Amino acid sequence: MRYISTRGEGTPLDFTDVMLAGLARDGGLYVPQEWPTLDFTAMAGFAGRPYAEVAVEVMRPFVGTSIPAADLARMAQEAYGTFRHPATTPLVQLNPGLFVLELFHGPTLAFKDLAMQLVARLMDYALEKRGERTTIVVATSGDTGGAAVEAFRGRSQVDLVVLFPQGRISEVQRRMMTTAGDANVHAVAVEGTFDDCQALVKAMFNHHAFRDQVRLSGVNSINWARIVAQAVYYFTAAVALGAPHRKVAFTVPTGNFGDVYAGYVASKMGLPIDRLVVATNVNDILARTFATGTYDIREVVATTSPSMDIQVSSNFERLLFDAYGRDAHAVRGLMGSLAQSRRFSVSAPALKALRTLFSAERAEEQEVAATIRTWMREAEYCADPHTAVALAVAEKETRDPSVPMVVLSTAHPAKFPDAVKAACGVDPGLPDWLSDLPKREERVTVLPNDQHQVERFVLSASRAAREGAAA
Ligand SMILES: Cc1ncc(COP(=O)(O)O)c(C=O)c1O
Ligand SMILES: N[C@@H](CCOP(=O)(O)O)C(=O)O
Repeated sequence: MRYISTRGEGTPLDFTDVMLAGLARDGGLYVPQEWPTLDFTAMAGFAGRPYAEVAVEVMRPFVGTSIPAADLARMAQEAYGTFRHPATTPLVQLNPGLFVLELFHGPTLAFKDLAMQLVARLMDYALEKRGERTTIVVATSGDTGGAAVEAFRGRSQVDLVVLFPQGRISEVQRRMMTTAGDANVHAVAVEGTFDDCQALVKAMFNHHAFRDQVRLSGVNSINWARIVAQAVYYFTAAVALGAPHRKVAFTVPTGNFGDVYAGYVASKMGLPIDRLVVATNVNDILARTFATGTYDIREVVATTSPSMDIQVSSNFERLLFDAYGRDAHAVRGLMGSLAQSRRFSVSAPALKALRTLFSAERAEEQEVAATIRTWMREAEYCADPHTAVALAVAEKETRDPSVPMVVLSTAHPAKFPDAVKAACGVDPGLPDWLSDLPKREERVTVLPNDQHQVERFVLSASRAAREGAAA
């Protein structure tokens, strides 16, 4: 399997190369040259199998010969062995047609652990084999950063710098990034928004001299390995509900468009997905785009679901690439317009193509709080605010009663105790193994939203750069 950039430049690369590269050198995102498919019998055979085994089956066509199957299987076993639920991603039924897929049973209580625990092992393995080290810079609106810190802390081949927006994440999220104490992990509070942090990461990737000097890599969902690892739970959930013999729909709380795009990947592989519903909070750029065809950046608003306080949804570019018939020239035009005027218009045929599988809707803040309250009262189910955005949107969807709707639950409510308590009066305590988190010592550097200053910091944190200079 080879991968190409959505912007069309460069030669096709294999899985390990794109995993270590993160973002393509032309600024585009990597996608597979063609879509592999799983046949009906293979998918039906996932029923009842351990999560780690299904992960290997789903990922193998993408990994190709890049990593031997036995090594992939061993790393998947180790990665999902860190989860605290025997089913890894359990499904909870809320009413006859509505299910919640709990993706928060990993070490940092968010869906990011599902990909990050595996990707960290795959990257360390590949780097060790090549005798290389890398500097990972990650932008986070709260959860990716914590998951990356937990997955990469103490790893020998990697230095990790996490950029988060100062004052715009929950205390639990911040502490998960600032209290690791490992020498290879660096938490940076940027005076700006998540979009500023993500723009800094992309600017560093596009500054090729710097990129090469620190051997830059990324583990945001711009990294293809993240996406393919996230496609797995669409299969386990759908098969548990009767796929491939029947269709299943998903509602996905969305920000950077990685998670819902992973659902698209599952659908391209043959999983019978009826609909993918994009659920946004009031930062609704995607809901507006699906409604009007215009992608138009506005000021980001702070909400009770801070991890989705995003305007620039990176992975939408991957979807546009397919919607435009894999026309890299068209994608370059759209992204050029975004960079220049903060907006672009999706052509009528491309919009029509997007709407065949996707729909999108936003949830107001009061709807999110009311949804938390309602499910607590009616089912004693405590949803975090991100999950509640999706539950609120799923309620608004016109649904075929014969198709189960699965709402992705992307975080444990204990990561957002203030919002949950304000909505329903319940204080969702941290699990025992994290009960000392509020007392751990924090280590954080505050930096302005300035590429030059952030690059200087990354350079000083990067052993790859120091070793390169010494050689
Ligand atoms: C808890 C939570 N829910 C939803 C999302 C949105 O996911 P994505 O960015 O993949 O669209 C995020 C951030 O990624 C998150 O942390
Ligand atoms: N909500 C995310 C934002 C970054 O998303 P990613 O999936 O692209 O890493 C976060 O929690 O950081």
